[in-house]
Amino acid sequence: MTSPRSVTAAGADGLDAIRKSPSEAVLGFDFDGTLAPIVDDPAAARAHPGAAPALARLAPLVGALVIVTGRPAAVAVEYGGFEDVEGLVVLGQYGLERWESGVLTVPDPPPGVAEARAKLPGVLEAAGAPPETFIEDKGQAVAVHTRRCAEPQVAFERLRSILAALAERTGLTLEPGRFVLELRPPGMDKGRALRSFIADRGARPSAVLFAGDDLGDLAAFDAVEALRAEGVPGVLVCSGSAEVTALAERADLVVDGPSGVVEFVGKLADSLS
Ligand SMILES: O=P(O)(O)OC[C@H]1O[C@H](O[C@H]2O[C@H](CO)[C@@H](O)[C@H](O)[C@H]2O)[C@H](O)[C@@H](O)[C@@H]1O
Repeated sequence: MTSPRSVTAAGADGLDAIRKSPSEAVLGFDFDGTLAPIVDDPAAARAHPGAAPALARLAPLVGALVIVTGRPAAVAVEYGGFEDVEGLVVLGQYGLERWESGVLTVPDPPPGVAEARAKLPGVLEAAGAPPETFIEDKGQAVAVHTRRCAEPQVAFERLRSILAALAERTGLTLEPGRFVLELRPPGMDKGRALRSFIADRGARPSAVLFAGDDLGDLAAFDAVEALRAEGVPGVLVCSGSAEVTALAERADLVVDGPSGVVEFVGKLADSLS
């Protein structure tokens, strides 16, 4: 297990509670940047090779194991190699989609997504977006990536308010991430997804853990902290990176990117076996 010196007191309590009653604990993980290393091309992202085996070891030892991701659920399952991880649930598109035991539930996207999709190329051109800017169409959402631009942060900042205005005009919400600006349906986020997943299970968890790396994961951190305030021990794990520091500032422990997360999961599984 990660050195106790680097774990906050609340995090140590949460880890103790998981070890005491693992079969009632709920453990959640983000995908990109947490289980999968960040790469330039979103379609080339794949989970760390140790991720699926480590999750497969952990799943039967805990009450619930859930991935909460901005990716479409089926994409996360494919890119993660998670098809055979028994008991794993994947909540995609910030909680709008659900995959469990090979069954995928996907709602119809709101009309604003089609409108944003149609308008985006013109909006990007009018904004003078660099040619390396590209659109990822996720069905329920459209994401504009600037990672491949010569100055990704400059391009990101230039587009941010313009895409916020487009989101407002189309009834969507703007979700900023690691050199990505997503226009997605409002009303759901990773915190609501996690809370609703826990509520649907019916039983109060013995403990809850969430591991993430990006701004979209802060809502899940909020949910864990709200549960703590209700008396449920919680653990906030940050998959550390130089690109985002907001999670490290709030986390109980910071590990070294996806390889650190995989090592953490493996050691947690060891301690529960
Ligand atoms: O909630 P997540 O699982 O973290 O997904 C968030 C977004 O991740 C993806 O973009 C990020 O990863 C890409 C691949 O490493 C990288 O190129 C990009 O810069 C990152 O922002 C994904 O493409 C989005 O659809 C997800 O919503």
